[in-house]
Amino acid sequence: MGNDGYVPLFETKKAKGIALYRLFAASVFVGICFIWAYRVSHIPRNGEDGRWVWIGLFAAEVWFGFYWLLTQALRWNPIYRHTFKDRLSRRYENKLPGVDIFVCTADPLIEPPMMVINTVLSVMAYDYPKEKLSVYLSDDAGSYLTFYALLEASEFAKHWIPFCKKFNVEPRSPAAYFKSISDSHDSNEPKELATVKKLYKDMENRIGAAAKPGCLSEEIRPKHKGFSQWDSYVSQRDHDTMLQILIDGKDPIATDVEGCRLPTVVYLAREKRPQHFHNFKAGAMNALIRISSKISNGQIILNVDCDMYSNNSHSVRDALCFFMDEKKGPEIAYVQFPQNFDNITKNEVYSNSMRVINEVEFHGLDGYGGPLYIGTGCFHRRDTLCGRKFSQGSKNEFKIEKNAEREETIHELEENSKDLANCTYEENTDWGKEMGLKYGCPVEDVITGLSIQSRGWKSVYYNPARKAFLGVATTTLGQTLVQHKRWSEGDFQILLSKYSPAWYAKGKISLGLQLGYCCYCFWASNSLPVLYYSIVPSLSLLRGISLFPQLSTPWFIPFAYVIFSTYTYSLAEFLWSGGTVLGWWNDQRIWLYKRTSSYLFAFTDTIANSLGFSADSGFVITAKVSEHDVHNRYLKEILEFGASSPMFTMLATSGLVNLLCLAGLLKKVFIAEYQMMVLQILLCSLLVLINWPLYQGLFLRKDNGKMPSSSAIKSIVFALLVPALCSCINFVLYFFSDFVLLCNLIP
Ligand SMILES: O=c1ccn([C@@H]2O[C@H](COP(=O)(O)OP(=O)(O)O[C@H]3O[C@H](CO)[C@@H](O)[C@H](O)[C@H]3O)[C@@H](O)[C@H]2O)c(=O)[nH]1
Ligand SMILES: [Mn+2]
Repeated sequence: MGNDGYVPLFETKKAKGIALYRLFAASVFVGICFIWAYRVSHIPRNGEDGRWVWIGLFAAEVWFGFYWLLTQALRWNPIYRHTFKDRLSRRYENKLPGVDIFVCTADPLIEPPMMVINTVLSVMAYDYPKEKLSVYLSDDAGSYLTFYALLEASEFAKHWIPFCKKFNVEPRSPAAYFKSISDSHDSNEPKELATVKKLYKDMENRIGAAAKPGCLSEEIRPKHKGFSQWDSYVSQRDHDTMLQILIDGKDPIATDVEGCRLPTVVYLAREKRPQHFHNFKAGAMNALIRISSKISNGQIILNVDCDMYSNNSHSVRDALCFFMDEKKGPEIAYVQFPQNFDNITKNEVYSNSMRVINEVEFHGLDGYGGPLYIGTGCFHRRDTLCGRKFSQGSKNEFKIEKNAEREETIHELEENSKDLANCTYEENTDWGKEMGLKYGCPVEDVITGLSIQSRGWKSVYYNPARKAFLGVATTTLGQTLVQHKRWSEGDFQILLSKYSPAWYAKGKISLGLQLGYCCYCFWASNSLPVLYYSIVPSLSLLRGISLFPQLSTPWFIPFAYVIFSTYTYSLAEFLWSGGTVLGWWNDQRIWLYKRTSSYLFAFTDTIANSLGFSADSGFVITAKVSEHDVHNRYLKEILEFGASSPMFTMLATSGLVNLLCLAGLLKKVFIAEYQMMVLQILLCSLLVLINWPLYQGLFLRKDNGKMPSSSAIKSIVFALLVPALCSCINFVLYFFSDFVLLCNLIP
């Protein structure tokens, strides 16, 4: 307690051992400088073998050094948070603010309604006064099936919520909970559990049956008047606004089976017309912000993706500990929880757990003013999301929601609110620009968060031991690469946009945070140097051009030190974040693959776009379910190639080039000069080693997940062409430098 009697609702701790880390980082930097010095002082002279290759390598190394420096911002000053929920209860239990929860879904085939309602049920069952909780489901597909599932869920909730309360259930997604207890065969299973399980099963069967074609008209239509809204429905892309309040939390007779109040539940499918662009998730979120302001107007907004169920029933209270803290609360705009997943395999073959980002990097960002907004698992103040600027000295004003009677009937309220979700509503307004989520960027969340922070607000990263949200991670290589293409492209666009963290944010957020943002915004630009580094030294090896210092010279030391120390550190960091050694090795592979395909395509597309060659990539929704055999291979951690893709061709070509180079080298290895090129041989061998599963996919596997033959053939042809092409380029360069030489000789 401070002198003024202030007892905080949360505390912030600095990481231990940070001085040691900084010392280590400084030593690595010295090593990097020596590498640069070596490159500059040893450039082959004009006309000498490998001059251009050398200069290219130097450029790549300058980039790596620069990027490494950037990533130090994420590690320099990490902090950790802890909340005091008991204090919150004691002080504010009767004054807690209204919380509106937004769940977004976009396609009933990719995002099955059962999964969506499990997420909805998990957030309906939060340990929070139900009359202050409202859950909104935005359905961008406008699917009657999703609506029907939500209708069923709001009935099932009447049993599920009291059950959760009585038995302190965790997690509160029914599917996840039943799965978690299915392993423990408890003979004294309470009879309530059996009942609620049966209710769930029955509901699942009914929803399954409703998916059959023609069902809307006959069987389920009479169940709710809301289905009449589908009479004018044309397609996913062409329909009226459909809005239905399924449970009105203000209605005193809307209670569960124990007679306790229920949270408000609302279904929304905003209007869609082919001639109006719908702005993907950002458009959905903005419609939700407006609709909810009419219905419940909670001061805090939580948004989750439809696959991100709540895994911790106390998260709302955790978030409020930050917002409601008397001293530091007023400057906090949003509280971001990490994005965790419940389908990660032991050695995460697609490196899809985002381990290091969650456990290391975001804590680092938090130390400099707060994490990025990553689009899910994030609590916002409603007014900052709507564009309010931060003003020094403002106090927390959480209105206590009075249970005022509504003047309109529910039906009137629905009809009067629908306009807010129409296509034309935003015309000539600030929505999508200064209000709500920003439009026009594949990672609308990151750019929105950045602009909030640039208006003076702080954000908080909270990573409790019991994970707050669990979602579905990608389960094939293709999905992973496509998702990362969207992310890296979006982040790169932000870098080049008006809101660039490099200039727009200057002076508005701390330098550390600016650099932190840049780490992600520069993802895409890593592609060229990595591609260069993963091909050119191997090709040069084949031609006998030495590019690294020999073992016997002192210049070898900085190379060895930087390589050894950074990789050891990265392994340690990965293990410390809870990963396995094999997981780290897989992470290195995906690191390489993302850079030489996703990031490369994101980079070229963004550049093409900004030059006016439109290559609009849209939003490819990430799959949340997979076929049986694909899923089995995922569980066995076998790389899934499947459908052909230019990204695979790219990866296979680069993998094959290395294989060819290594094979070519083996023939010559007894020649003494090659034995000097230790580092180059090491690089090439490591590349071949890490590509092993790719070669298997190309040549050895027979299952459906192997490399598709079209990608395989293309990559083999390209791989054979690359060395030939290089010889041509080399010839031209020789010719060019001889020509320059000649010109210099002529007086
Ligand atoms: O037109 C659209 C497209 C998507 N979504 C929803 O947006 C969410 C995220 O889409 P998903 O396909 O799961 O993408 P991910 O790559 O998993 O999403 C990550 O990256 C996105 C930005 O690219 C963020 O918005 C997400 O919160 C973040 O989880 C899902 O709930 C979708 O239903 C919509 O509501 N409307
Ligand atoms: Mn997702």
